[in-house]
Amino acid sequence: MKKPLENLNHLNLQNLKNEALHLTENFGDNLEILHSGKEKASKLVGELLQNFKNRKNKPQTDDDNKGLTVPLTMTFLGGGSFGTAMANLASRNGCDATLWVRDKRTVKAMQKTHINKKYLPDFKLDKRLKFSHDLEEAVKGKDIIFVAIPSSGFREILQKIAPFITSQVVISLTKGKETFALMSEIIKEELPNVAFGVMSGPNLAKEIMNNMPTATVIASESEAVRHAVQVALHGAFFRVFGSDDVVGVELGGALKNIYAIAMGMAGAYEVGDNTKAMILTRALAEMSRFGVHAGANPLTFLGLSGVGDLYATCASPLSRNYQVGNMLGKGLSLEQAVKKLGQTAEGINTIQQVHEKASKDGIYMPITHALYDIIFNEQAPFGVALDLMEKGFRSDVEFVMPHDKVNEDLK
Ligand SMILES: NC(=O)C1=CN([C@@H]2O[C@H](COP(=O)(O)OP(=O)(O)OC[C@H]3O[C@@H](n4cnc5c(N)ncnc54)[C@H](OP(=O)(O)O)[C@@H]3O)[C@@H](O)[C@H]2O)C=CC1
Ligand SMILES: O=C(CO)COP(=O)(O)O
Repeated sequence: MKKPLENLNHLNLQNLKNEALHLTENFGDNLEILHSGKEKASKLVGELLQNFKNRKNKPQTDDDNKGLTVPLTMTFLGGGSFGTAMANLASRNGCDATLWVRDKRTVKAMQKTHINKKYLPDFKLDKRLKFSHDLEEAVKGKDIIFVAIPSSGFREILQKIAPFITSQVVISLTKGKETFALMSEIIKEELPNVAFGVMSGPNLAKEIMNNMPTATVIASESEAVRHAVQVALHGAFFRVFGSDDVVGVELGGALKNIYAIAMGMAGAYEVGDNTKAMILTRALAEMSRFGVHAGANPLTFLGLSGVGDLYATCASPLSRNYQVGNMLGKGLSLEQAVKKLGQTAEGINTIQQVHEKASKDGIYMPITHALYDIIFNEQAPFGVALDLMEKGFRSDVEFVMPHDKVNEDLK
């Protein structure tokens, strides 16, 4: 049987080469402008130009491939905006990438047009990217399986792929929560023998498709898994950082959706920048508090999967969670907002899960409870916001000074 990730050490060259070809073909002139005279131009861009500038417009020959071994093989489950964006990135990086989509007609259309008409209609996908609706064919014998299915269908898809899993690594790209379970916990329950990881960060799909630089975090207890994902996805526009705090990274991605809804709502009420900063910072306090309760390291929330993703999602009208919050703030009902969005907004479900868990375990999550009251108990936002402001004296960063130390001498 093939060992997992056996061709990993050979991929860097393949990866670099394909990235460089793509860059020089599509952005050659801009890269040269960026490179020339700019000390800050990245080392990678410099190396790529050095190695490949003479190859511009030169067709690939068999000689070019000498000494290179087969690329990593991988499948992305879920043909929404994120699964498509990540599959496209991997394919551009030279990986043998397949996008699995449940709808046969969509697959046929994508094979023909290389466009994901429903979720990313404005983008032509890499011509080497493969498409499949056959789960067995898509999963069998691959090195890595990335799962970009919304949390509501996550367990079900793992159950479906279980018969085809041998030595594949499984990576969750999903930023949500099932009832009382994180995606990593579902992987452990459904596929107890696989090596796995979770990936999360400020990764708005449309920005990635537009080659706007960003970064993400791959979290796994396995160094080989972290390295494999870095090799597969790391490129000139997408840096992949590593972490071994799986729970912390995963919770950063799931919890920030709650606060993106809050910020969308705040945007509808045209609150000031001080207010936005306060919401964002207290959101981070809630996230890290909830994370620590679940066994995460609070410092993880200072990283890309914490404050990075929180900022991106709370500040961007591209975020579907922000959009839902904004529509709610403008007076639409939840049903109307979700229908109008027509895509996944994980935060709605996450608010309910976290509200329930925090109430049960006594975790102080005032913003989450406030949102729950507004959305599910139909309480007036203004009154709820006033209540939030009257929560009494508390410590700013409880990991520096615990809350029970506030005004301790006066007690
Ligand atoms: N979009 C983004 O910018 C980012 C999203 N994420 C996360 O990635 C996950 C997926 O989001 P995203 O791609 O944006 O979602 P979308 O709403 O864009 O698409 C969801 C996709 O999943 C498919 N799907 C839904 N349920 C099932 C199921 N039970 N079985 C098989 N396929 C299913 C849908 O198929 P169909 O069209 O047939 O309904 C669709 O292809 C979410 O957890 C999200 O939080 C993470 C980072 C960035
Ligand atoms: O997670 C995301 C960006 O990192 C995408 O957020 P939305 O699901 O709110 O669009």
